[in-house]
Amino acid sequence: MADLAGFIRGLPKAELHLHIEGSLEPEQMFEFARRNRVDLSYKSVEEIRAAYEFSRLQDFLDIYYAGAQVLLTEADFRDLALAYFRRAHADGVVHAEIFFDPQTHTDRGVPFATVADGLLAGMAAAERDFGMTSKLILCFLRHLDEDAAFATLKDAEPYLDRIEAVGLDSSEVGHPPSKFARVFAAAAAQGLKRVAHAGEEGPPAYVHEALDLLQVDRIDHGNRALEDPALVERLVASNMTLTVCPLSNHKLCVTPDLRAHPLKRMLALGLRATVNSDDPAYFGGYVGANYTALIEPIGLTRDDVLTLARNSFTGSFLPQDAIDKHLAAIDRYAAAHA
Ligand code: HPA
Ligand SMILES: [Zn+2]
Repeated sequence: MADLAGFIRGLPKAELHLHIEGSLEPEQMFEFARRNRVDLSYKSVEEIRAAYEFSRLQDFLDIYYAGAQVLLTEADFRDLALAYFRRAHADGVVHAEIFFDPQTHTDRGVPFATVADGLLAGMAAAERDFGMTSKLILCFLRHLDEDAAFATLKDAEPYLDRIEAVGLDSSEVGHPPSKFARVFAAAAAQGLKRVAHAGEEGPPAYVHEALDLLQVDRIDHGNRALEDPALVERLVASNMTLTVCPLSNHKLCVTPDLRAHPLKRMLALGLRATVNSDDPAYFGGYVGANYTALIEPIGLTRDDVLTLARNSFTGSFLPQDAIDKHLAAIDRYAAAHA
């Protein structure tokens, strides 16, 4: 098991489900609060970590949006992104497609450009310093209304050449994909790819809606799709990528016991599942930890790990020649560590 953890760490991987605001570590939260003179209700890093006990998605979201209030300047967003890339690089991530939630910031008076310019600067620094490639995915907050999503898409117009896709996150139940069908169609017309959180807490019907009404290129989470055999068949037949997040599932009680985690079942069904960290600062681990957390509970094997890493590139938005290059690097790594 220790050997497999080492194998995982060195294995080239992509991360496809990472909320950059969810990589804000408590130490950084204090640092940004200090330099921006923002009052934190927490007195210590320990007190913050102790608050990270969640029994459902909304418990987490309330704390996650409060934490994001320390992010104010372009330098904050650059430093946040660069710190994530440094940790991901140490975990063998060579490519990351990162979510950001502009409305969490614009609704506090932080301009869209401050957020986007900072994140893009962090992405450029990661390419320069670590050779990592990355793409940006703009997420709409689904608890807000369609008009707010359209206003955010409008804010993004000057950046559309540097934004790969739109996504959909925040409180799932009660906010079905259908609410955003028109704004996703507008994003598609502007050349953006589409992803959506679906089937994390919401029913399989939301996954159907994401496919039918949002025309998504990937499903984020998708766990509850397993309740609907016809949906599973559809996802397999269309080679749909699922961005699964084991430690998130555990911490948010989607899968309270990791021994019941569906990842191996997903692979056995032929689903293109990937492993990702979601909000690593809140859920207890970066992408490597999300792989290793499943070794013992569900008997994740070296072959499973190789399949998951291959899926992470096949399911990415990289051009085919780059995907082929990364798949060849995985083959070389596997041969060298046979
Ligand atoms: O796991 C998540 N689900 C929904 N919204 C989110 N925003 C950050 N993380 C999440
Ligand atoms: Zn997520």
